[in-house]
Amino acid sequence: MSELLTHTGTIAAIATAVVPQQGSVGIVRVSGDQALAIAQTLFYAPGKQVWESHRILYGFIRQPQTKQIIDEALLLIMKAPRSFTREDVVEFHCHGGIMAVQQVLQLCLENGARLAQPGEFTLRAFLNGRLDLTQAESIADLVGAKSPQAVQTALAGLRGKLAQPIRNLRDQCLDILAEIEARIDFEEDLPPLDEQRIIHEIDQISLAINQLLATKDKGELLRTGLKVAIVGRPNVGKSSLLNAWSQSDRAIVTDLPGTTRDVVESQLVVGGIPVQVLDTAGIRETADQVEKIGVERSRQAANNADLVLFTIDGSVGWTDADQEIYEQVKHRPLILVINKIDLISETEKETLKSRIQNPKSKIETAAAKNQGIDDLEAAILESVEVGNVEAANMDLAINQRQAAALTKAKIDLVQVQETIKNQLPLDFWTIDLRGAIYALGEITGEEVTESVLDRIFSRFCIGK
Ligand SMILES: Nc1nc2c(c(=O)[nH]1)N(C=O)[C@@H](CNc1ccc(C(=O)N[C@@H](CCC(=O)O)C(=O)O)cc1)CN2
Ligand SMILES: Nc1nc2c(ncn2[C@@H]2O[C@H](COP(=O)(O)OP(=O)(O)OP(=O)(O)O)[C@@H](O)[C@H]2O)c(=O)[nH]1
Ligand SMILES: [Mg+2]
Repeated sequence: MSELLTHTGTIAAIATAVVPQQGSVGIVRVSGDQALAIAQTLFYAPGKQVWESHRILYGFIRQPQTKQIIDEALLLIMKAPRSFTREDVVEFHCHGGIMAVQQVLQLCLENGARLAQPGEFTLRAFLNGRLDLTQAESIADLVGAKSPQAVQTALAGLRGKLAQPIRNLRDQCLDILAEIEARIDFEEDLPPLDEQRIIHEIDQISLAINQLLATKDKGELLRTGLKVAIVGRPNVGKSSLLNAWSQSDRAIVTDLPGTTRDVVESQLVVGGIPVQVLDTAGIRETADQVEKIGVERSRQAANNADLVLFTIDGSVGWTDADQEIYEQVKHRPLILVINKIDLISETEKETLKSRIQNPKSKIETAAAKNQGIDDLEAAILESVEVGNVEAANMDLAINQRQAAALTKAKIDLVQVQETIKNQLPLDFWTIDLRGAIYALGEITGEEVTESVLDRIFSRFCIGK
């Protein structure tokens, strides 16, 4: 059995972010049959407040032996099954910062709860039938979403937009299986199977599977986003480009070559896609120890990025140093950014552009004047070949785990059709059909193994 599955009892965790910045409110969440008892031990609600489900009580959290007040707080009670986990849940809504929530969590742990593992609240919601696996995965996507479109897709998943079609496909397979099994059990009493119809029905199911599979690339892009590295010689305007693009003063800009020493990151959204932009140190031979390390990091950034913005200074032209850097990055997906075009003529631009073959992967900017950013974003969307996800209907987007299971189901279904066409005995038809049914059931969690659960829920943060 899985570590997670063997664990029972009442769990507690800080449900809000625990970061150096202070939130104004911090929540400690407790779930399990001891939740109400723990609340009664720790929470003092003055006056005539009623301890009922779906009410908020006002009061004080106290150390139960000394009665020392730990925080002034609100207590939310949600009795089973009307809670996120379908168990008894209580939430202490404390003052923000880390001290109050940490002390309150500690008191919960001393009075009957144990610390929840990552994803354990959501795991319980799944085990108690409140969510299926695609919905649980959508919760993780929702929490990690880095663009409004990613949020919309995750919310659609949370509302069952993915679970529904998968369940339907599985049901259709189960119907076919029932038909076949009836023939195996009561062969004499039933008319023979219409093989052509079954082959056709399986075709339809495979078609639907293909449509779902086609949403994977966009889904992955929405979830993980793009990593884009701005790379080039010193002083070409890389940091200026980051600043113009992010409409900030994120990176230091000076007219001195070698200004940027470390990788500077900024998180943006381009056409609905989360984009992490990395401004890097200008690449050159240098004796400076610090700059040397920075240059090495630039090379790493270029190699790890999904897309390289190879930036040159249009007013200087294509130098030997540019050529040298180009040789290092040209095997990567790349856009040539000709910067400082405010300083050069049209003919000079054309000469520079002729250095790169693909017409879609070169753009002109004047970063210091905030010019060319729209073209840059259009070129990026073009390069990822999905276009604008803002405009597309992103309700449905499967992830890698779901894609793997769908692919398995598809292969099994092709095999069923082969078996039918080859006139093999009915028993053989059911073998691969059951395989497809199992694979589809794995997506929603109707069929579930400990390793799948571990993989899904261990990715959550503690408290979720
Ligand atoms: N304070 C707080 N805010 C939160 C959560 C939480 O747990 N606590 N959530 C946690 O992720 C999210 C809200 N999601 C929730 C989903 C279902 C239920 C719930 O109690 N569901 C019951 C039905 C409730 C009823 O009928 O009144 C159920 O479906 O059985 C609660 C929160 C976001 N905000
Ligand atoms: N005229 C003009 N000047 C620019 C443009 N972009 C940047 N500059 C100037 O070029 C100089 C260098 O800009 P940076 O953005 O610091 O260049 P960098 O590529 O980050 O340089 P390093 O960090 O040293 O690698 C600054 O003086 C900028 O103001 C532009 O589009 N037009
Ligand atoms: Mg710089």
